[in-house]
Amino acid sequence: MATISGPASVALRSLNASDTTFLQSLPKAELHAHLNGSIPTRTLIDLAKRYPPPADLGIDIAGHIAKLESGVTLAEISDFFALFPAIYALTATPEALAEATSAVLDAFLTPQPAPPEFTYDPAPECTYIELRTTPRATAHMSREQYLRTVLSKIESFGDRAALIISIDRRMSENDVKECVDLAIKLRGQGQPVVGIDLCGDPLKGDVAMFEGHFKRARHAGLGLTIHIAETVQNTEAESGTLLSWNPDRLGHATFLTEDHKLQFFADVPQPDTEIPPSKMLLSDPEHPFHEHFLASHKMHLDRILRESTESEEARMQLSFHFDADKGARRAAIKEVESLMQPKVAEGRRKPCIEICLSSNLLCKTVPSLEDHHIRYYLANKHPVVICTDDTLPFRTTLLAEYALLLAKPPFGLGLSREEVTQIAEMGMKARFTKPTKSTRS
Ligand SMILES: CNc1ncnc2c1ncn2[C@@H]1O[C@H](COP(=O)(O)O)[C@@H](O)[C@H]1O
Repeated sequence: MATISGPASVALRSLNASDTTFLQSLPKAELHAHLNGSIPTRTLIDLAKRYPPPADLGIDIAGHIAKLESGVTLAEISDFFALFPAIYALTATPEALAEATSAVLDAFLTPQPAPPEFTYDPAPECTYIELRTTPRATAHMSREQYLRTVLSKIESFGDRAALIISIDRRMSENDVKECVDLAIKLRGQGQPVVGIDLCGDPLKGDVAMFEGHFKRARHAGLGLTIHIAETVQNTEAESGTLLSWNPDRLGHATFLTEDHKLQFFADVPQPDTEIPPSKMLLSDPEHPFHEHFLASHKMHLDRILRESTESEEARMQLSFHFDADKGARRAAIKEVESLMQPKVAEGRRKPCIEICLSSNLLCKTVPSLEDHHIRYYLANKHPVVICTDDTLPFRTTLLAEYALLLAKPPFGLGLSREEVTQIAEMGMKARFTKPTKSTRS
C-alpha cells in the first residue's frame, strides 16, 4: 500500500468514486519512472533490514529512510539528488536489486490496495511501463549484471514492461560508451531494451560529449528520450544541441524557449504519422500538410489568374481554368514538398513530452499547476504523456497524477473525461518498440 501526499493526493481526494473508477479504467502507459526513485518505502525498509550496507559507508541510512517515510521537503531540485546515495547503498547487490525491481514493477502493474484514507478498489496503476535505470557497477556486480538482473524481472511481465537504459550526465565518456554498447548488445539478443535516456543532475556535465553515443544508439533502433530544460539554468545552447539529436521523447522540457519550440516543433508531423506521398495532398484532408497545400494552391491560382495575358475570350474557356488549376497545384505541391522534405527526410516528428506534474511542483521548478507547461503543449496539440518520475520521494502514484488532470481547479487542471482519455491514448502511442525477431542475433 503506497502512502501518498502532496498536490496529487489532494486532487485524487477531490474526485468522486465514479471519476476515480473512470481514471482506473483508462489504458495508461508509464513512460518516465526511475527505478531507484520508485521503490516502495516498505521495500526499502525491508532491504535495509535484510541486506544492511557496511557500517563504514558513512551514510546515515536509517535517517534517510525516516526522511523518505515522513515525506521530504525540497528547497530546490539539487536537494533531490542528495537522496540517492542512501537508496543506492540498499540496491548494491544483485539480490537486493532484483527485489527492488520486482517491487517497483508490482506497484505499477499489479492491483495494489488503495493508500490509507482512500477507499477505491485495487487496480493496476498502468497497462504498460517503460522502467528506466542507470546501470551501476558496484562491489557486487558489473554494469552488465546490473542490467541482466533488472531485465530478468522485466521479462517476467511479457509485453507489459520494457527497459530504458539511463545515462547519467555525470558519467565519463568511457562509462557512456559502455552503457550504450550494453544497450545495443542486449537489444540485439532480443532483450526488452527499448530506449536510452539522458538524466541526472541537470546542472552537471557537458552534453556535447554524449552526441556520438546517442546517435549510435538511435541507429541500432533504440528510442531516445532526453531530460531537457529541466531548470531555468539549463541554457538555450544546451537545449539546441539536445534537440538536434532528434529525440523521440523529452523529459520535462519545462524551460524550452519559444524560438526552440517554433524551430523544432512547428510543421513537424505528429510522432505516429506515416507521411503520405505528396500526390495525396489535395485528396486527403488528413494529410499533415493538407492545410498548407490548400493555402498555397489558392495563392498560386490567384497569381496565375491575375498575371495571365490571355485574351478575354480564352479566359472564358473551361480549359483555361483547368490549366490554371493544374499549374497552381504543381506550384503548391513543389512548395509544400520543399517545406516538408527536410524534416521528413530527417525523420523528424514532434517529440512526446513526458510530463511529471508532482515532480515539477515539489522540486519547485514550476510554481503552480496554473503555470505548468503542460498547458502550452496541450493548447498546441503537442503529444504528451503523464508520468510519475520518482514515486518514492514525491509520494505519488500514476492514478494520482491523472487525478491532477481531471480534478476541478484549484485541485487540478479541470480537463474533461474526453480530454483525459485523449492524453492517455497519446501516452500509449508514444511507447518505444521492442526488438523484433529480425533484429535478434
Ligand atoms: C527530478 N527529476 C529527475 N531529473 C533528472 N534525473 C533524475 C530525476 N529523477 C531521477 N533521476 C535520475 O535517476 C536516478 C535514480 O534512478 P536509477 O538509479 O537510474 O534507477 C537518479 O540518481 C537520477 O540520476
